[in-house]
Formats: sequence, C-alpha cells, structure tokens
Amino acid sequence: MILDVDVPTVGKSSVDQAVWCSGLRKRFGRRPAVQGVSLEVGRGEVVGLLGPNGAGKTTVIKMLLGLTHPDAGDVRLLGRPVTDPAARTRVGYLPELFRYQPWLTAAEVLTLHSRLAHRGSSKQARHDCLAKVGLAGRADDRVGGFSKGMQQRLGLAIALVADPEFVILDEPTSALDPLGRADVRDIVLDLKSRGVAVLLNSHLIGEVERVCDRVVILDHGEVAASGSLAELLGQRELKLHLTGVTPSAENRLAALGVVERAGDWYTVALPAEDDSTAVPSLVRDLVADGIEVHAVEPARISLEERLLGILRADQGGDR
Ligand SMILES: Nc1ncnc2c1ncn2[C@@H]1O[C@H](COP(=O)(O)OP(=O)(O)OP(=O)(O)O)[C@@H](O)[C@H]1O
Repeated sequence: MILDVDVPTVGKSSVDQAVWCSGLRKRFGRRPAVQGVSLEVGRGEVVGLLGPNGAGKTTVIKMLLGLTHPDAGDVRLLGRPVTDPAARTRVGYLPELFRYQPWLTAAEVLTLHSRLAHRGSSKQARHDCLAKVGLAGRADDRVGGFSKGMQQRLGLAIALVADPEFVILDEPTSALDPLGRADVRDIVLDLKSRGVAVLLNSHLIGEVERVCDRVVILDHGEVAASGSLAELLGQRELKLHLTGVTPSAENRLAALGVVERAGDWYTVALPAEDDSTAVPSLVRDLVADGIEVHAVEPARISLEERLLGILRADQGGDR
C-alpha cells in the first residue's frame, strides 16, 4: 500500500536539498531490501525516517551517504554527486553500529574525525562538542573504557565536530538513558535552529514527533507514506465535556466544524487553517449561553497510532 500524502517531486532542484534521491533500489542476494525509494531532506529541515525492523532504513541511509552502492537510482548529497568528497566532508553521520578506536582518547577520536573532514578543531571546540553530548571531563579518557551509551554519545560528538551542513543520525538513542535521549532531542533542535538539516532514523516515535518537520515511513523497502506531521496526522480536533447544552449551543459547535457526541463529550473537527481565536471564542460563547464547560482538550491521533495503522494495513511478507 502506498499512501501518497506527499511524495517528493522527482526532478525538483536537487541543489536546494541537503539530500535528494530518486528510485533507489538495492537487493542482497535474492532479497530486495529497497525497492524504488525517492525522498528528500531540504536544507535546514528535520526529517524522521520511520519503519519496522528490516524496512530498509539503514540501507537507504548508507546509499544516501555513498557507503552502499545502489543497484538503481540517483542520489545528490548537498547538491553534488554522493561520491564527491566536497559533499561528504560536510555531512555528519552517526551509524547504527558504532565502535571507535579503543586505544584513542575521546579528544583524539574527535581530532581524527575533524582531520578526515579537512577541518581543524581547537581544543575548546572539542571540549564544547564533548560537553554537548554529556562527556565533559572525559576528553582524555580512552574510548576502550567507555560504556555503550558513552560510545554512542561520542559518536554523536563525531557527527557534530566538523560543523556539518547535514547530519544523519541512525538510531542515535538506541543505547542512551532518558537523559541522553533528552540531550539528543536538544541537539537536534539546536541543529535545526542553526539551519542544519537532519535525517533522523529512530524507533522512538515520540522523539520523532517532537523534533521533525516531516516524516518518511518505509515498509518492505518502499515509501509507505510521507508528509509533514499535519499532513500525516490529519485534522486537529477539540474535545469538550459540556453539560446543559442547548440547541443554540449545538448550533454554535456545528458552526466551527463537524460535531460528534458521546454522552456529555463533544468532539469538533477544527478548521484546517490555524485560527488561534476559534477555540477561545467558542468557549466564551458557550459560557455566555449558560453552558457548563467542564473540560476542553485538543486532540489528534499520535504519530505512533498513525504509523501502526499504516503498517498494519500493509502487513504480510517476511522482513
Ligand atoms: N549487508 C547485508 N547483507 C545482506 N542483507 C542485508 C544487508 N544489509 C541489510 N540487509 C537486509 O536488508 C533488509 C533491510 O535491512 P536494513 O538494515 O536496511 O533495515 P532497517 O529498516 O534499518 O532495520 P532495523 O530497524 O532493524 O535497523 C533486511 O532484510 C536485511 O536483512
């Protein structure tokens, strides 16, 4: 099933995109892993990549980075061919499986990676980078003594150290504690505020919902749905717990949008255009009409519910 919410326009200027790909395909032996994926991440945009185990997310990411050669399809990274070092050095990448040289210190690993990206980094910059990922004070400790979560934090620092224009994070919170997850959220929001594009592959849907502008859902190697959160999650609703409702109050509710009633609870579909005065003026009118307003709650399905709905509709076949 393909849910055509917002399929990227193939052929749209790839120069304006942090990454753009069209018709990516990859097989491992006889098993197709990626079957015609087209997607894009605009400059300064944060895009979430979601999907079940084996959907092809990491394989797509590796093709976007030129680490895996596609059987078919095109990729442009920061407007250039994916093999162009000028593009690759401007990209920060945290791989899904991370291991760093155990004999080096954290600061030495950062120095190595800034050199690989042809960027110098001052001692202060390396310290700031480690502090950002919660490793302040561990700069001179050998990586071999780091816990898994600390190694993942170091991987994040590596992705950030060369001041990238585009950051790809492949399951950046898989080994992290709740504090670490909150740190990653802050890091992504900080990147976004500085106009750095981010592609975030995560199974933590709540995190994706919090930080991403747009989401691409992969299933069985295909784009099952993509779009902004508003497009994917649909119309916002308002739930009201009301008693003493009069016919004129019912008319007032219906003037805002389609109304459903379950006992004393009324659900009103809000207009698509974001009118910040609609809800306060509705509540004011209801109260003026003598209606008892017990509760007013915004409602919208969560990204998790939406994702499960799409994947269940698409169920079948082995991973
Ligand atoms: N190097 C490889 N050799 C053989 N098969 C592979 C290889 N890499 C990936 N695959 C297969 O490709 C498919 C997609 O794998 P991929 O790692 O891209 O999925 P994913 O969506 O990232 O999954 P997860 O959420 O579990 O990390 C799977 O069927 C996997 O077994």
